[in-house]
Amino acid sequence: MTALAPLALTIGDPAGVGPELAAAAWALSDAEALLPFFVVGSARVVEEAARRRGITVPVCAVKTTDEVADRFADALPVLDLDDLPYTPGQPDDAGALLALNALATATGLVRSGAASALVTGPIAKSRLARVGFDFPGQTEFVADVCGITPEHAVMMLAGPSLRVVPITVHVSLRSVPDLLTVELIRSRAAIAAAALARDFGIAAPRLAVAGLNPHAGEDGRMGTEDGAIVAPAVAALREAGIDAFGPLPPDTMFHAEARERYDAAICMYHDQALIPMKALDFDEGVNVTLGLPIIRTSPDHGTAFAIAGTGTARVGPTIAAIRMAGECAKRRAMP
Ligand SMILES: NC(=O)C1=CN([C@@H]2O[C@H](COP(=O)(O)OP(=O)(O)OC[C@H]3O[C@@H](n4cnc5c(N)ncnc54)[C@H](O)[C@@H]3O)[C@@H](O)[C@H]2O)C=CC1
Ligand SMILES: NCC(=O)COP(=O)(O)O
Repeated sequence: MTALAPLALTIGDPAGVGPELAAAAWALSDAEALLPFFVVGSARVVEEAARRRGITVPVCAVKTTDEVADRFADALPVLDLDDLPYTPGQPDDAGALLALNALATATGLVRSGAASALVTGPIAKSRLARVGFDFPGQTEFVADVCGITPEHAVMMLAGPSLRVVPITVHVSLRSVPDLLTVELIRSRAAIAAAALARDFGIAAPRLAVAGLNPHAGEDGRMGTEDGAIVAPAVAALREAGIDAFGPLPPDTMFHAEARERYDAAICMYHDQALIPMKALDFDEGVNVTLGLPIIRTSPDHGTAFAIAGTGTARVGPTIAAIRMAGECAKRRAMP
């Protein structure tokens, strides 16, 4: 197998925890056996963030990704897009523009093959919106750049204990029942099944499909969506040869014994999926976008502005996101 191109890690919002966690991940890259990666963002911000965190991380500016493999052992390579000052916890428009530029640049590098996978640092959606970002999140932005419709870019949160796929994502809870359709559930679950096989090596993934309502509707007494929408979607998945089952009562499908029975839980809305996952695996959780021509992962947490620059942000999710991106890239590179 030829050597993989390095992984591209975006800085995220430079006032958040992204820069220090990129530096901390590099400091642990030997111990964690991470594939070589480079940061897309600002060398000055990463350098100052490392210093503030109290870790020794030499930073080297690179112009092309060809330089990364040779430099990575001795320094953290950074594709330097802007020379901003480091202002942890104080986001501003210049930082949001850098986050956006880094995301666009890194996505382009992965699409061109100059990097083998995209690992995005955390951004604040509201801050990016102020500088013209017109997407619900990074998921939809990357999908758009790749020419994939938002319906076909599927969010999965994955940790050591649980994988979850929210069918509806960054929408109001009030709008969820109206957005759920048999086709949306079927197609997103089918994309998840295909990606679990292709990128995660699970040949016949088992999908546990959550109901929307308490007790999965209790035969229509607590809502009709489970019988009218979720059950037919599960039937359609089974007809297509996918090992899906449900709708399951959501409150009893996440305990330890229940989790043994499936490889991913298909959930009807954001918090039904992300609350159990973050309760179990917050410190190792990865957000991965399924259904894209490229690999994209991210730590499961946000910008955490309140703790940026304090040295208390835990690096586990960033390491897990880099590791997962590398493993998926290796799997895709296999003949
Ligand atoms: N992947 C991404 O880009 C994501 C971005 N966000 C964005 O982040 C911003 C803040 O969102 P919040 O809901 O406050 O979520 P958050 O994840 O930034 O913070 C939630 C809580 O977890 C703590 N925390 C987060 N990461 C941590 C770490 N590595 N180590 C230790 N503690 C950590 C924070 O201090 C806070 O108490 C929002 O603007 C949101 O849009 C949120 C989730 C994912
Ligand atoms: N709650 C997950 C999240 O906010 C991540 O969104 P994205 O920026 O990865 O689309």
